[in-house]
Amino acid sequence: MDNSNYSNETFSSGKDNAIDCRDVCLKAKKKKILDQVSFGVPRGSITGLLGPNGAGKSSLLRMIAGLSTPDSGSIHVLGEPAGEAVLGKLSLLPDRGNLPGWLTAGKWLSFAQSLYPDWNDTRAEQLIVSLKINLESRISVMSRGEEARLQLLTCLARSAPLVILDEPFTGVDMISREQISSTVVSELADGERTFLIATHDIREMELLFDRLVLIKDGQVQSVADVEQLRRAGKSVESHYREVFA
Ligand SMILES: Nc1ncnc2c1ncn2[C@@H]1O[C@H](COP(=O)(O)OP(=O)(O)OP(=O)(O)O)[C@@H](O)[C@H]1O
Repeated sequence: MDNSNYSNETFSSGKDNAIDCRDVCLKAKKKKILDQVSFGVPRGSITGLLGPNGAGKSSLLRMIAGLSTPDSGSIHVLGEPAGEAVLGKLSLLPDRGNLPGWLTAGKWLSFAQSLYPDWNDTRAEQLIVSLKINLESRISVMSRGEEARLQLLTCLARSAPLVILDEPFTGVDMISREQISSTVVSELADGERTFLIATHDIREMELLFDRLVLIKDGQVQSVADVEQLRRAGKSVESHYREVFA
């Protein structure tokens, strides 16, 4: 297990971090969901939040996005405490989102455009093509993968400096996943925006991540720099297996 970055980087460079979690604890029904979770996500990075089912990834992302609060510990997002003040600066793809089923994709996107001040029309047009969105389709009759692509578009068409994606590939077929990961996300990763992505699709994201946070049973198991892993002859997948096998 490579914890070499954990003790130093994660705690010392707060102002360079888009996200700072310190000693975050969360319980639900007396069960510990997150236990003393501390890590930093450097600005401009594409950080993967990886771990087995039930590790606590979605619970953590919801708190970073300000949708729930920790029982103890602190979370800072872009220099401010997580919560209302930073809602407009982050774009979240939730693990279980509900889009209004009675709308067509086109009507939904018009609504989203009016909802989000940072909506980028040009990028939305490009994403409609690359994600193959049928604007005439009613959301209620979309397949899981079609709805997932529309949700992803809604998230990526915004210019928010922090993008949080919780399982962006759920229900998305293999070719679409590869397209999404290799073109869309890498296009947007201009070094200015920060991505935090929870996913089980490690192979598709292998080349995109520059940082990893590995979590299991509510505890951080490893924080690693992908370049350092590669220099040590490891891949994201091999590191994951090493930590969790
Ligand atoms: N409101 C809640 N009440 C009780 N238990 C909860 C609640 N929310 C989450 N949990 C539990 O907390 C644990 C972590 O859940 P979470 O959804 O954060 O994990 P995850 O890493 O995102 O999992 P997956 O990869 O399967 O999506 C799970 O055991 C889940 O059952």
